[in-house]
Amino acid sequence: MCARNFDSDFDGITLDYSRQRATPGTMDKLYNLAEAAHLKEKIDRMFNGEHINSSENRSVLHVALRAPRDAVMQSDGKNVVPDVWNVLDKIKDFSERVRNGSWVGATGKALTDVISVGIGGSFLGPLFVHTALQTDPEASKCATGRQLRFLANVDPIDVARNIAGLKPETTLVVVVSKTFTTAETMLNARTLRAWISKELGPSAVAKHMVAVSTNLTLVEKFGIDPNNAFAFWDWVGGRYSVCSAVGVLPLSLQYGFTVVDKFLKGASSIDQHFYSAPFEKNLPVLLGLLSVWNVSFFGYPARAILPYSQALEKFAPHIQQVSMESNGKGVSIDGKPLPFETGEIDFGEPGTNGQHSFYQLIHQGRVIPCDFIGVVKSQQPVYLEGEVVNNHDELMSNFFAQPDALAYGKTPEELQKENVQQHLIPHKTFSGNRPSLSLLLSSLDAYKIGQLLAIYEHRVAVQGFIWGINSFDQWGVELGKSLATQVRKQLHASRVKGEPVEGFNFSTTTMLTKYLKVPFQYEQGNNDTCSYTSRFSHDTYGG
Ligand SMILES: O=P(O)(O)OC[C@H]1O[C@H](O)[C@H](O)[C@@H](O)[C@@H]1O
Repeated sequence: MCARNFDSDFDGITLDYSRQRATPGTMDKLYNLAEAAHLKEKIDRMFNGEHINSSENRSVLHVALRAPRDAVMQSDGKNVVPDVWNVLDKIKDFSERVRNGSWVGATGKALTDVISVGIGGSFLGPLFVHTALQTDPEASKCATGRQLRFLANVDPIDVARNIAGLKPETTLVVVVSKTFTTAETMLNARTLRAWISKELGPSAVAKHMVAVSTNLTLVEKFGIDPNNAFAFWDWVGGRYSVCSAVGVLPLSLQYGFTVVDKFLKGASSIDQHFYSAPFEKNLPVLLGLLSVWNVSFFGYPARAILPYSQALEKFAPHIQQVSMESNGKGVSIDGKPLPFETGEIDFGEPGTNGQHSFYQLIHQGRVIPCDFIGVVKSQQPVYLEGEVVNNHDELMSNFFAQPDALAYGKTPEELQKENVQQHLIPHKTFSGNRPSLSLLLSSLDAYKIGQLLAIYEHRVAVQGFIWGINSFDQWGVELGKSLATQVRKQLHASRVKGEPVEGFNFSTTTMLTKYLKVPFQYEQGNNDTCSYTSRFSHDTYGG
């Protein structure tokens, strides 16, 4: 623990991995492992647009989404960068028109509020970036008078929360879905379409709803003008799509394209670094190798992501999807059952909140490798005269202290010297030798947020490349979806035609029967979706 020279600096970011359970010899072995797993070749194949997502026969080119305008990146023999910039230019133009009031709603009013409807990769990344930008002085200034909200869950409570206090005439809805078939997103989109139509008439939809998708045919079928659709491509995985129109459109509407362009440039800086830096200095490679070390050699099943910045409160939820959907696999890329576990359970909360919650377990219970993420310059500094330190220094005192508490612990001998009562010594002992790493960012502006995102995206890819899995498909989400389709059909048949519950196991039949006993809350037996709009009164939702 605490080996010297276990740090690396790049473009305003310092990684300190001296508190990992790794020696220089370990690192050499991990570099050998990277070579044996052909890590460099796999990174090159990704950047070259080869179909490394083999189960879906697709390139994996999210790096092209933030490539400079003059870069060349090929997928299926075509340079995709001009297409990327066509969409970025279109977003810039559209978002400027909405922001400056030249694009108005059906009643001629400016659209100051945006609801982005999407789930999973069409939600978590944009939410993380939005939350991080909200308190950045430059970004927040650009967002004056505007609101951005996210509707993800199909739970009608999420609809209620999203429309509370908003009026259709000043709201723009962005429907975000790679496939444009995701059940939750499409029902939420229809629900908001009904909310707009009820108040402003069906023709208002053209002015109040736009879409982001790879499936422009379905966008048009839904009733959104194809001119108001923003494309992306099948070589962008959902959880890697925040730098496509998925994130860039809602974020540009809120903060302006200039701010979002800085975010893209930050991500691009890490892409270049990941592609060209030697492994010994390569931040995503070092992080990925150390995670493999912790998961595969120590068997640690989890990883805590602990940003000491409230602005990063949605970072862990985003990385949960990026990491767990990518690397939680049971077979190798060629379909053979894996003789080892892959992926880890990612979770986290901002410090210091987490310290007063789950850190007990990390200090004295299970060993959980921790990522401590700190920022040198606060987005919102506060200093009260007479206080020992300013508020950010208070926060950062914890950022610097926690890794040492985990690494060094406290021995019974030390406690004895402090005259701790004998019977309390076992309770107050800290074993130490608990691994963590620290990432220190010089600031937290749009550029740095882009860098942080790309570091974690590439780290996850490195882990998958070493484990020999496909980090870019997600077949594990399908079974639950198809079973839900069966349940949906049953609910419809029982509610509308009074049919009994059939074709399920005993337990599900019992639960469904119980659920169906309570009468449908509104308009039982009425299958006209438009009737739901009767719920959209301002009284009900506090508008
Ligand atoms: O963007 P969409 O096509 O609506 O997909 C939304 C989400 O759907 C599924 O749950 C996938 O597992 C996610 O990776 C994806 O992000």
